[in-house]
Amino acid sequence: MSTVIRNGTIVTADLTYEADVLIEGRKIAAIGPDLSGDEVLDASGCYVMPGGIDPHTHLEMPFMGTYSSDDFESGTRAALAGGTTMVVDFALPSPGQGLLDALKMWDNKSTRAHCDYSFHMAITWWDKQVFDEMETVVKERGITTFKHFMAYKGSLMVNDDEMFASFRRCAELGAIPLVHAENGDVVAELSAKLLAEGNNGPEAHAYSRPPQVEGEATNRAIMIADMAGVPLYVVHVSCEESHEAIRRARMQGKRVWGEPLIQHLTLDESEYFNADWDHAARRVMSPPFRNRQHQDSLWAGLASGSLSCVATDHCAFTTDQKRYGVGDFTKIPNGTGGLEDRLPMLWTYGVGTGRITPNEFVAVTSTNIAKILNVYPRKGAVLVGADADLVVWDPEKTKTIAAASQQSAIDYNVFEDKEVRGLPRYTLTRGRVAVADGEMKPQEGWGEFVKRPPNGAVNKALSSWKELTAPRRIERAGIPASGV
Ligand SMILES: NC(=O)NCCC(=O)O
Ligand SMILES: [Zn+2]
Ligand SMILES: [Zn+2]
Repeated sequence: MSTVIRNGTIVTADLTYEADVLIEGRKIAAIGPDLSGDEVLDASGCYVMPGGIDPHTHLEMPFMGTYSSDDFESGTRAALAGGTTMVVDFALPSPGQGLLDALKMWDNKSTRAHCDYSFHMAITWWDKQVFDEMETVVKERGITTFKHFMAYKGSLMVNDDEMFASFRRCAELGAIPLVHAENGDVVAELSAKLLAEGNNGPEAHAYSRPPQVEGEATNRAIMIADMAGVPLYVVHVSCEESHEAIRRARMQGKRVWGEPLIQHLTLDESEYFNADWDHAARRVMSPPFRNRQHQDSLWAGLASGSLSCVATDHCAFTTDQKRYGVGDFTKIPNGTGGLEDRLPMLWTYGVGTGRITPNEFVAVTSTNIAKILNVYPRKGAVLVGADADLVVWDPEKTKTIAAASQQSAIDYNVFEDKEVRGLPRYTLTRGRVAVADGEMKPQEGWGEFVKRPPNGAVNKALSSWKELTAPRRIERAGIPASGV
C-alpha cells in the first residue's frame, strides 16, 4: 500500500520547494515531481512538513495528590489533531522507587498511544541503585535524557550535590540532563510568607515564583553542567532572566538548549488577576505566565536561535482537580494543556505575525528536538528513508479554539476563543492518515516507543573538549605522583 501527497510545497528546517512525497509502508520512499501511489492526498495550497514533536508532556502523571487527566489515549489523539506526531513523556519514579520499576508503569500506560512516543527519565532521589540503573535505562531502554526538578521541595526536588552526581553520570553515559529550573527553597519560603499574609488565591502562585527564582536556578544548573562536562536542556523557559543565562552560556560555547512553551509565548500574567477563581486556577502552572517583556524576549530567542524548541508541558487537570486548592494556592495542581494547540497557535502568533519564518517554525517544533534527542533524520525530517510522520498544513484554514470541540479530556482550554489561522489538512503517523480534513481516524495502540542512541554529536564533541582541557598534574622533579 502506497500513498502519495500531491501538489504541496515541502517546508523543512532549511528548504522550501515544490514536490510530491511518496510513502511506502511506514517510510518516505521518494520525493519529486509527478509521483503516483495507491492513495492520493491532495496538498494544493498546503505545506508538507515534518510532524510536530512535543518534547515535554505529562500524560496520566501522578502529581500533587492526583493524576493529570489526559492519558496516552486522549493526549496523543489531541497531539495528532494538532499536527504533532511524536511526544516525549516523563517517567517519574516516586522518591525511593527504582528507575526500572517506574519505567514498567510508563510502559503499561503508553500501550494506548495513537502516535509514536519516547520517555525522559526523572531523577527524583539519589543513591547507588539510581546510579547503576541509569546505565540500563540508557543502554538497554534507549532513554538518554534525565530530568531534574530544582523545585517542588519535599516531593520531586533534588539538591545540588545530587544534581552534580547525576549530571556526571549523564556525561559518562553520553546522556543529556534536563532541568526544571526554579529555586525550590526560595519558592517554599515565599509561598509560606504569602499564605501567612492571607494571600491564598491563584495569583499568589505567580507571586511565589518571580523571574529571579528561575534565572538563578537556570544559571546554577548551567554552571553545574559545565563543571560536570555535560550538555544541558532547560525545560519551560518562561522569562528573560532564564533566557539571558542560556544566551550568555551559548555565546561562551557552552552546550545549552532552552525550551519555551506555547503558553508562555502567547498568554500573560493578567490571566491570574481574573476575578473568576476557576479561570485563574486553570492557568496555574510552574513557572507561571509572565508579562509582555518576557514574552518578547522568548520570541526573540526563537528568531535568533538562542532558544531551540517550543513545547507544551501538557499536564492537564480538570476544574474539579484545580479546586483542591481553594483557600490554599499551593494545593492547586500545577499544569496546563496545549498538545492540540501548539502548532496552530505558534503558526498564528509566530509565522502569521512575521516573528518567525515557516522554516524556523519547522525547526522549533520538530527538527531541532529530533537532533537533540539523536533521532534525526528518522524523525523531524522530510527525507527519503525517514518515518512518514508528516503534516499537510493548510495556512488558510481557520478555527476558534473551544473546549467543546477539543480532543483533550478536560473541561476547558486555556486558549479558549483564540482564533487560529493555519491547521492540519492531514496528519500522518508512520504513513497512516490519522486526521483528514478535521475528521479523526485514530488507532489506539498504533504508537510505538522510539529508542534513542546515546552519545549524539554534541555529547561527543563536548567530552572531547573537556578531556583536552581537563586539569593536569604538573610533574616536578623529586615529587612522586601518589603523594607518598
Ligand atoms: N509545569 C507544571 O506546572 N506542571 C507539570 C510539571 C512540571 O513540569 O513542572
Ligand atoms: Zn517542570
Ligand atoms: Zn513538565
